[in-house]
Amino acid sequence: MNQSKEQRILNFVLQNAVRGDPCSVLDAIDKYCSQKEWAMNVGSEKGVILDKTVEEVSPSVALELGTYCGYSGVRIARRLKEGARLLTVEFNPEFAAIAKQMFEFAGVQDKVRLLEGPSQEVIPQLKKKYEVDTLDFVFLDHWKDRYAPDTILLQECNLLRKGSVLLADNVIIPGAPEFLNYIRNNSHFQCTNYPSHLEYMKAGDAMEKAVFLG
Ligand SMILES: C[C@H](C[C@H]1O[C@@H](n2cnc3c(N)ncnc32)[C@H](O)[C@@H]1O)NC(=O)c1cc(-c2ccc(F)cc2)cc(O)c1O
Ligand SMILES: [Mg+2]
Repeated sequence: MNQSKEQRILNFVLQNAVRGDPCSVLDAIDKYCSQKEWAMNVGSEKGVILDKTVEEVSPSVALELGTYCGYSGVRIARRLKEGARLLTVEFNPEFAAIAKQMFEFAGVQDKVRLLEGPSQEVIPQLKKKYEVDTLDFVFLDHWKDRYAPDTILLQECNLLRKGSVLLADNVIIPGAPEFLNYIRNNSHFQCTNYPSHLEYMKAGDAMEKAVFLG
């Protein structure tokens, strides 16, 4: 059976990056996906916006929705302070298996916990099953029409506290109009838009930051 694109990305990392060096893993993925096969990693340009937001928030508990191959999970984990942790949710078992190997190779597996399943089922389990009190940072990068319902679900599950920061990828391409409409017209959130470009392409994209005001 011929390999998947995601398996080819992982193989390129295993052969070209340095075990235990997260930056070399990110560089290898960006090199492969810009030169060989496009893939839906957040990429290096939007990745800098992600880095800056993680550094600004300095989260103790971070959640990522939509792990894919683990690129943004490695990107976030490499910036986490001692003792901080990232919970990342992926419902495609094949992608989850790739991401798990990516985290191990990058050496961030002790900071990252990959939860396999759909976000709408995992989010209600975070408090009891995964011992989460509240989330300091949430990166939304899963199905774009899940951004709004899952933001509502996070609130219903009391997982946000005053100052919790949401950062959403792809609010232009593929776009998340329902989410933007919801979050920008909600007085409980302070929003900021960060124009950028679609990963590995010239087309315009943007990220949206939303701070929960309690
Ligand atoms: C949705 C994907 C990312 C991953 O999310 C997992 N997922 C989904 N729904 C759930 C859930 N409910 N719970 C848990 N995991 C979940 C999935 O299996 C993928 O691995 N991301 C995208 O589709 C995506 C697409 C593009 C893109 C842009 C231009 C084009 F011409 C074509 C595609 C760019 C991006 O930057 C993306 O991020
Ligand atoms: Mg994305």
